[in-house]
Amino acid sequence: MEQLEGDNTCMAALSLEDRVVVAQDQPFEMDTHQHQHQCAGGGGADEVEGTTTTKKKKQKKKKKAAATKLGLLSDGDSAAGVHLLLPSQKLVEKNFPWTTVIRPRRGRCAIATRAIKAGEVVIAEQAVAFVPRSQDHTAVCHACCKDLGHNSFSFECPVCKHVVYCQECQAKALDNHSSWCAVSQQLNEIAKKSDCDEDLLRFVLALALRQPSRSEHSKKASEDGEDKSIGTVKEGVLYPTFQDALGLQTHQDKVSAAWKASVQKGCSLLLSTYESSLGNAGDANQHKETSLHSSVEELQILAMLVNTNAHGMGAQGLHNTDVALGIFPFVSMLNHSCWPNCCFASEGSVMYVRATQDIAKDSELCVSYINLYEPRGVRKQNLADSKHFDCSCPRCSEPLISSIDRFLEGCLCTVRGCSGVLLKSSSLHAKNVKSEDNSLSSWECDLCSHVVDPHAPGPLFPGKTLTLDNKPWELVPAAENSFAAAMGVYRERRFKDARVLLERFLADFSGKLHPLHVLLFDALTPLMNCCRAMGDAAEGSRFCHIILDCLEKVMPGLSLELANFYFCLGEMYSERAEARSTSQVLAKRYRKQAQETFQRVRAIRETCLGKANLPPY
Ligand SMILES: C[S@@+](CC[C@H](N)C(=O)[O-])C[C@H]1O[C@@H](n2cnc3c(N)ncnc32)[C@H](O)[C@@H]1O
Repeated sequence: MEQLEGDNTCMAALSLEDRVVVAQDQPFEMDTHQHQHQCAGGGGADEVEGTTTTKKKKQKKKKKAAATKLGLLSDGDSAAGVHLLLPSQKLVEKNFPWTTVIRPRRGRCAIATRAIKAGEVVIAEQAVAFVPRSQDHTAVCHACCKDLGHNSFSFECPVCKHVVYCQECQAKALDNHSSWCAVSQQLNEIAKKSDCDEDLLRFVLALALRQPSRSEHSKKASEDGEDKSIGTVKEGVLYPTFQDALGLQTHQDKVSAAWKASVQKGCSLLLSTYESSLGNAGDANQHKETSLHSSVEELQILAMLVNTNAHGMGAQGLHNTDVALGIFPFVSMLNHSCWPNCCFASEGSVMYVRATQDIAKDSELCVSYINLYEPRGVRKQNLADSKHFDCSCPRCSEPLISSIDRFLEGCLCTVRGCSGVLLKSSSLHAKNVKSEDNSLSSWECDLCSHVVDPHAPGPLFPGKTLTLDNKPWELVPAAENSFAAAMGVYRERRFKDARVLLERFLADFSGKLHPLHVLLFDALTPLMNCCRAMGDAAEGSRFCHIILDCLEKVMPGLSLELANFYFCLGEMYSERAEARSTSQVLAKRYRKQAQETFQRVRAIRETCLGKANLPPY
């Protein structure tokens, strides 16, 4: 596999203006290296371009050929230089155990520079900017993102009635807020007029306010010789810069024209409202200090950057609540894998990424962007729709016929003595699995290769009467309908009735779908919850064991989801120990099992969240 490893050039001084010009003028054919800048201490872009010799040209040509080979120039993003390293890259390498290399199809990848132990922090990064989601705008402080629990003090701006601050942040934050309070009041209206997401516009404003002024930007080094585009590390946390954020992918060639048009209108209204609110303030000096320093096009770039890279934030207890969205340039260097080896956990406005398993030197660090207990086609579709890429992780790259993924969508083969699974031939042989294939495709067994073709003349299974069992194209929709009906009742919180329907669903389809099939798996959690609601901890723990078994087979590795199911199991062992009908001997056994299970929960949470963040038990 070809790599551009160890390329230590970085995008030290790429400005938002640069990105707009580059993206508009030469969207696909530009040499990515034309916009490479040297790291701190090296020359700037002018120096590199101005002294180009034949040798340099040759080198450039070679690099371009390599980049083309890697597929980098086919993406409009690469034209804006985003396949290069971010300004604070060297700082990250100094303080965290990974570096960035470029790999085919996946762009920049985070690669371990030494062996990493499970539970180690691989990056702790302060958000360049974040916004609480509108529907949860009172949940966290808008300045530090700390949880505003029921009992803690919170101050809501009486004018815009949107921003809320904690006691510590209130004074300083309100001072800054005064420059954009007027526009904050009108954001909802702007969003409606432009048919644009209000939170996206709020985020664009928050990011634009972080942009250094043009004069600050052109002043590459401060008086003491420090490069302002490079961040800092304090107490183990990286504070990245606005320029770091500018190096993120935008996928601007992949978003729809309609989305672009509404974002353009939204950004244009945002800018004019902001500028006129400053004008109304009537203070020229204030205007100078608080101007957005951005054109509509530049704001659009920020919107695309947010759209591709914003991370959910906000943790209450042990749950990632996603009450806010943040931009973390170096966390964003970690690619997605359907078998991740790292996980996120935010604390206030800092995002921590920890290794969930021991990681060998030179391995890629990956996180998951989506729900992983889904068939391959669904996962790929989710990533294509929400993140605009075709997943090339090891789990998605393994041929379906030998992958555990086949069980998540497979029906049991009905040929006598065969223990294989029937899969749509289109999925089994397709290079690129699509989640929606409504055509009446034939189905094929992974073991005995028996083909069941709905269009074939004659009996499908010679000597057998046709039932749902041997007509998988009818079996799966029947299972989906039955599951949906049960879930309708469950959502009404009619747990007794829902339990009957869910148990019937399992009885009807367990022997027909593979035990790891996603429909069967999806029925188990509501069924466990019904049992618990009815005080039946024995059956509840039976279903919980099956859930844990499925999770551990399909997604080896630790996760908070796994810990949460172990926690439910521990609770159910405790409930059984305390039940009046339980004998002394059994109670003792259940107590021991509960203790062991909670120890397991603690170990997983310690790995994913860090020792300091464990809840009291
Ligand atoms: C948050 S960025 C990760 C860093 C990115 N590779 C870069 O060069 O900026 C997410 C983007 O990385 C690429 N990517 C991440 N995971 C991938 C995967 N499993 N397969 C293919 N591309 C992936 C996609 O282009 C995606 O939009």
